[in-house]
Amino acid sequence: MVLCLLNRQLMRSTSCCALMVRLQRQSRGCIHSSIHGFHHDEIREKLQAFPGGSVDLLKQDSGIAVLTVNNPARMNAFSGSMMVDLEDRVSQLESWTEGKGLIVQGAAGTFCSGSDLNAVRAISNPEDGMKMCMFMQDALTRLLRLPLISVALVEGRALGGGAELTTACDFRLMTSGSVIQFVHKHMGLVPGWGGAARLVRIVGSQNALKLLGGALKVDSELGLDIGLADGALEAVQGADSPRQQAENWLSRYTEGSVPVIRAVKKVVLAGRELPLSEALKTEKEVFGTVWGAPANLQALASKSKHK
Ligand SMILES: CCCC(=O)SCCNC(=O)CCNC(=O)[C@H](O)C(C)(C)COP(=O)(O)OP(=O)(O)OC[C@H]1O[C@@H](n2cnc3c(N)ncnc32)[C@H](O)[C@@H]1OP(=O)(O)O
Repeated sequence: MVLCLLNRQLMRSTSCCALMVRLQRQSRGCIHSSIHGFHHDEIREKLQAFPGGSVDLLKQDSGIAVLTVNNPARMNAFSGSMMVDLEDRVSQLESWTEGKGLIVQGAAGTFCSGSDLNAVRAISNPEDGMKMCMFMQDALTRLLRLPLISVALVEGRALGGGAELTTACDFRLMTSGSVIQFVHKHMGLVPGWGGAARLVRIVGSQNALKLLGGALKVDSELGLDIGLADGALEAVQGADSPRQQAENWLSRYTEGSVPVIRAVKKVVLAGRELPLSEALKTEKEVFGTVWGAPANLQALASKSKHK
C-alpha cells in the first residue's frame, strides 16, 4: 500500500517535472516537444557523439555579440557537438539582458558549409535525421526570436544548412565573392532546419522556389535584387575588416537604449510571426514596457526635434 502510494507520488512528480521542462522549453520559444516525439536530452547526447569544431560567443560592452561557427578544417560544417554548442550559446544569449545586437559569422573567411557530411552519413536513417532536424529547427527558431537585432555576415560560402543559418538572422550582409546556395536538391534533400519556411518569408514563394528548385548560387548582386541580402560589403584595401564593417552597419540599428532596441525587435517579431490580433496584443504589452520608462522621459525632457 505504502509502496503503491510512493510510486503514485513519484509518477506524479516525474510527470510534473516533465511538464515543467516542457513549459520552460515552450517559454524559451522552443517549437518541438516530447509530444512530437522529440526527446531533447536524448538527441543532445546522440549529437555529442559526433565531435569537432565549436560555436563561440563573444559578448561585447557595445551590446553587440559575435557568434562564430568555428570548424575551418571542414569549411565550418556543423558537427553534432557544434549543434549542441549552438543551442548552449543561444541559451546564453537568451539570458543576456544587456544585449542589443548579434553578428553571426564563420571562422577563417568563410561562412558555413552546412551539416558535417561525416555526421550526416552516420545518422542517415530517417528517424535520426528527423531528430536532428527538430533539434536544429528549435535552436535556429530560438536564435531568430532573440530580442537582439541580428545579422549574418556572409563571407565565402553559405551552403546547405549554412544557407539556412543565414535565414535565422534578421539581416544578411554579403562580402564580394560570397555565395549563398541552398544546395539541398543536389544532396537529394530539402531544407530541414527551418530554412525553407524562413526563406519564403524573406524573398517570397516565387523566389524561394527558384532558389531551392534551381539550387541557384546567390551572389551579393542577386541577393540584393531579391531581398535576400540587405547590404554588400566591398573589399577595399585599407578599409575596415568585414567584421568591423558589419558592426558599423548594425550599430545604426542598435544605437539607443537597451530596452527600446529590444522592444523594437519584439514588436517586429510579433508582427512577423503572429496573426494580427495577437501581434497587436503583444505590441500593446511591449509598448507598456517603454511608455514612461527612462528613455521615454529623457526624450520628453529634452524637447527633441526630428528634423
Ligand atoms: C539540412 C542540412 C543539409 C546540409 O547542410 S547537407 C551539406 C551541404 N553541404 C555540402 O554538401 C558541402 C560539400 N562541400 C563542398 O561543396 C566543398 O567542400 C566546398 C564547401 C565548396 C569547398 O570546396 P573547396 O574550397 O574546394 O575545399 P574542399 O572541398 O577541399 O574542402 C575543404 C575540406 O572541408 C571539408 N568539407 C567541406 N564541406 C564539408 C561538409 N559539409 N562536411 C564535412 N566536410 C566538409 C572537405 O571534405 C575538405 O576536407 P579534406 O581536406 O578533404 O579533409
